[in-house]
Amino acid sequence: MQKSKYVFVITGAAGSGKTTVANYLRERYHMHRVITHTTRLPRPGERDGVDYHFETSETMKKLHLLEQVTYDQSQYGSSLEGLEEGWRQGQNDVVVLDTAGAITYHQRLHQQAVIIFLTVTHMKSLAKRMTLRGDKIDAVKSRLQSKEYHRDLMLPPALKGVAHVVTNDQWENTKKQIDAIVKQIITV
Ligand SMILES: Nc1nc2c(ncn2[C@@H]2O[C@H](COP(=O)(O)OP(=O)(O)O)[C@@H](O)[C@H]2O)c(=O)[nH]1
Ligand SMILES: Nc1ncnc2c1ncn2[C@@H]1O[C@H](COP(=O)(O)OP(=O)(O)O)[C@@H](O)[C@H]1O
Repeated sequence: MQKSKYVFVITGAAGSGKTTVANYLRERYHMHRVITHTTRLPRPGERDGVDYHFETSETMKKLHLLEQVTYDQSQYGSSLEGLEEGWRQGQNDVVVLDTAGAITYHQRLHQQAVIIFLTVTHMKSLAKRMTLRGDKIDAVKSRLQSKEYHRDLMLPPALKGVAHVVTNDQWENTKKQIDAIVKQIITV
């Protein structure tokens, strides 16, 4: 029986498939999805408490966060309470973070944080996927112009040899790569 629980950290550029992989881990492996906090406005179809806890700059300041970042002019942060909620229920957690957050999780939680860095072969497909997802044109433009988007296209040096790198071109193939990582970590 597996004793300690893990947090699977899904990171990578906007549109690389982080949310898709997190939802797969939740559904296929019954992982607990950690809902993080943000000051950005909800996208069409996003729901408070499901996709994010949507905050104002004022409410964001009152939270006790494990880590916090600025990404494309909005604040994002995750709490230890969010992680413990899953672990208390005996579940492994899954959380979607930018690469700065993934580095912090690695530094603070060591092997307990399983980092998966997503990439695609053709970077142009990222903007296409964001548009197909229904993001407004201005939102896509803002993402593409942000320094964080460009930073997260590449695996950061601090995660070299640490993160599992998965190329998310073909979803069926991605699932196989994710299954192999989970199998390697989790012994039932
Ligand atoms: N460090 C950190 N990053 C987060 C957190 N929540 C979300 N993110 C990241 O913030 C970035 C922007 O997220 P989002 O606005 O949903 O845009 P998307 O990447 O286009 O889906 C993504 O890289 C997310 O993984 C958090 O609590 N901490
Ligand atoms: N392998 C794939 N091939 C084609 N589209 C994909 C693939 N993986 C994810 N998508 C789609 O791309 C869009 C962006 O994925 P998403 O998971 O929201 O990315 P992120 O959370 O990294 O911004 C979504 O519409 C999703 O359904």
